[in-house]
Amino acid sequence: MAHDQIEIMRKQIDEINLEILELINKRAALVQELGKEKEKQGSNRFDPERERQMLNLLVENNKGPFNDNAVRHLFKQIFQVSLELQDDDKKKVLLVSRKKKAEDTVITVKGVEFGGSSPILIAGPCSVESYEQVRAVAQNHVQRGLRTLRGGAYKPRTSPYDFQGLGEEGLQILKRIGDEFNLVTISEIVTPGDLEMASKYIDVIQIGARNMQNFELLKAAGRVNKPILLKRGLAATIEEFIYAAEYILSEGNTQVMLCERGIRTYEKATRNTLDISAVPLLKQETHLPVFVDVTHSTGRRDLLLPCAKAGIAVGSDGIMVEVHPDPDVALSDAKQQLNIPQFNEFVDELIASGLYKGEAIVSRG
Ligand SMILES: O=C(O)C(=O)C[C@]1(C(=O)O)C=C[C@@H](O)C=C1
Repeated sequence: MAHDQIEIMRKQIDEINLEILELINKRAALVQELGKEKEKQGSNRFDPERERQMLNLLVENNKGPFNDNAVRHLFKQIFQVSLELQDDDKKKVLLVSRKKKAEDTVITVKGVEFGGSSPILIAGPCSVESYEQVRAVAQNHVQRGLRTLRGGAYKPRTSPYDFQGLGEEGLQILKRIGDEFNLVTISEIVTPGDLEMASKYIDVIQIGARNMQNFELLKAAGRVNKPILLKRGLAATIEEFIYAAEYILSEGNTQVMLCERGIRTYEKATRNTLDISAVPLLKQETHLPVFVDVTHSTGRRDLLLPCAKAGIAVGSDGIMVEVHPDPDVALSDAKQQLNIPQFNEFVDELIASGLYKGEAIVSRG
């Protein structure tokens, strides 16, 4: 008997739910219309005064059993979702989003495909120190069939007394070597005013972790005709990382690739914590190529290979790793760069794992 009673009341509740649903959708349709009118008139979507009036009227007429606070809370929720309804689609679907573009973005530079069918290695010294130093790495690249050379010319260092990079001279060295060996060159730029100058020398501009939310730099990078490799900030959430990339695309530059480089956590065993889940997440959420920097995330030579394998296994488009002809005397990151024989072993092991196929077959453009 009691059970029947519950069933009867539940039926009534179902009916009331449907009535409420119809009513809130009727309200939502009206709010949408009102939103369009407001847009025409250029007035603000959010109107706290109007919301206050509505809440007052509701509370004045509240006969319970809901108390006034519950009524305020419920209706504030309705106002909130109504506001979201008034947001235009442009704001909801980002340009970087897979919802906007389902197919992968592939960036081709000098015949190298970033985000193409097979993962690639982006390797080179932490800092450009001399022509001879970069040349030694480049020569090895060519012997190993590698096509992409990184090297820092502007070094945002923790201490102002540490080596700050060779600046434009470093970019000139990269240009000379890139031309000599037909390599794609990548280097970090830290100042909006240097972007045009740098575009004359290098093939891909990197925006480093410390500048991931330097919005003026991001906007300026969105106006240059060069691919951009954007690194995740030291303590940036995935959402912040995605919005940083959106800044670049929103200014017109669609050639953007992302790089997970480890984030700050309480863990001290590694330099940063490689957020491996960021890779499949970014691949799902965005259509951009995604790389993993194993050097800066781990800060440990013994972890480079397993983390590179993991990065590729979870779907990254390639690995960034540092290699120096003589790391012991390097002007930056001496502890974590590989020397050339170690680097070759790293490449061999990666190939042996079957995860990385090498790049010798990539066409030269
Ligand atoms: O009355 C308005 O101006 C509306 O946009 C509608 C509405 C609402 O949901 O009732 C939506 C958002 C505003 O903050 C206030 C009220």
